[in-house]
Amino acid sequence: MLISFSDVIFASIVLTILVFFLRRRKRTLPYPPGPKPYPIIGNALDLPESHLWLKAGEWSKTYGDLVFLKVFGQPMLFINSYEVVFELLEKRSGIYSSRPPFTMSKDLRQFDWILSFFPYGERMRKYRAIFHKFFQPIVIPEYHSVMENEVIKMLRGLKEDPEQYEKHVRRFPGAVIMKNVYGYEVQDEKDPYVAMGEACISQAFDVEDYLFLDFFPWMRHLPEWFPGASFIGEAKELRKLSRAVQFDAHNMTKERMKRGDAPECMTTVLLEDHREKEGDVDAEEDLHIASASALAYAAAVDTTASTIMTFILAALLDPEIQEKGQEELDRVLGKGTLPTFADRGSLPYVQAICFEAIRWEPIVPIGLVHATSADDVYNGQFIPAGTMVFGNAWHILHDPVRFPEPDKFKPERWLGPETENGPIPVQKVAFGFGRRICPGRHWADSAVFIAVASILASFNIERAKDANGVPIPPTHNYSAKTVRHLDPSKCVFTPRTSKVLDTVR
Ligand code: HEM
Repeated sequence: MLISFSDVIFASIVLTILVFFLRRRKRTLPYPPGPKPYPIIGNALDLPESHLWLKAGEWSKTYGDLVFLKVFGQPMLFINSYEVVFELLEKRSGIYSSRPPFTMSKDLRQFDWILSFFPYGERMRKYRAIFHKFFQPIVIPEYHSVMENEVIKMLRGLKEDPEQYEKHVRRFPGAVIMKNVYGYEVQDEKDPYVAMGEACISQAFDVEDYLFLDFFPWMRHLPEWFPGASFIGEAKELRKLSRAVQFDAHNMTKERMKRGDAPECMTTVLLEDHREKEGDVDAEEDLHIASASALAYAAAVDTTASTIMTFILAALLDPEIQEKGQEELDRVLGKGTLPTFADRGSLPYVQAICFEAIRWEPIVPIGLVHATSADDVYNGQFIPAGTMVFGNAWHILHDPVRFPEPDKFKPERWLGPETENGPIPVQKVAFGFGRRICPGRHWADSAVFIAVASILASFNIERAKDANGVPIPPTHNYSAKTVRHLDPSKCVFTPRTSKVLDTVR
């Protein structure tokens, strides 16, 4: 039977009317509750200048687990409980796994090669598959020996130059990941590649301050001289950094491959695998390999180092934490013996310190914003396509029911038997959710463990004293960014035994 042109027109009209009514019916459902919007600007005045996670937590007292805002027409959803995060970001991850436009980071600063900013789709899946290949749990033990070696260099730095402890802590994940990804040996704590990786993360993920560009994307076309548009010129400056992070170390590894002295690493394996299968690596594939590798090194340094810094802060605030950790290490290994990954299962208290460091001051407190790729209905409430979705990790990890006295650093909370209302594993919250969960979490988990266990085994961490001999209070000051940074404190690292001194010499 032939279908006539008029049949097609008729069917299209019927379909359009049907879709219109279906969407209208959905739209008659209410949005989730939230502060009352004003005409045109919506909830623009409700958004805080910083610490979005604290404000979202405050809203939850009035509006509940789901809080909905509209800012200049842009829907925003804040999720404040694990149960709802699980229901939406995990179980309905087919809808909740895209990203907003990230106009500043992607279009203006040109960090458009960073997987974290990709919308849900083919390219995202390709890059996540690369990450899975190199950072899934069964692969991580291959990196353990590099971690154990590099941690000794960190301990040496802490012994010789304790005042600059932050540098030595930051060098550690930088050195491990540079070896894993590029086969490159980081020389000292001033290594230019590590510095670039850190700068990349702090600039690329400076997301919250520029959300307004996602509300008004046309603003990216403003001329630099336009009043208030200096961000356009500043963004252009950062494009050089973006390209350098993406390609410098990658090209260095390729040069070494040509010379025949490149150690096996993520970059060499990816390039050689592709050559074997396809015969050659074209420019497009080279770009994918460079981009995935560069993000691995940029994403690992700051996040992991800041978590280790958090542990040091906790040890300074409460000496009992390190005493208990050291008691366990001395009992299991003998005083002055450095731990290895083989000891991990016998060190539950040290492991609990690591979990608590990740929970107490989450480094990415409100995750990286997701976006819905289709309309959805939850509990009779309408959540439109294109909504920015924030999983409030900070609030979930400070729920006083699951984490009594949530502001206290209490490793013991991880040692009790599992109960229905007990702590939710940090791995399920602090590293994001669903199909966008952090693919580097197993690597980070290992790096944090070996660093914390080795520092505890080697040093007593104490507050430095001022000129009058009075201990200086630690600095409990985190930057209020998407990826947070902790300022260093004035402290001293005193070696616990001469045996440790011998090991790190
Ligand atoms: C303590 C250390 C770390 C923390 C707290 C952390 C946290 C996070 C969070 C919260 C996200 C956003 C997830 C979401 O959108 O739901 C994320 C994404 C990501 N992380 Fe991590 N991360 C850490 C270490 C690492 C490491 C070591 C790597 C690489 C080896 C890495 C690579 C990535 C990548 C590639 C993404 C983007 C995933 C995507 O958008 O699909 N992270 N991380």
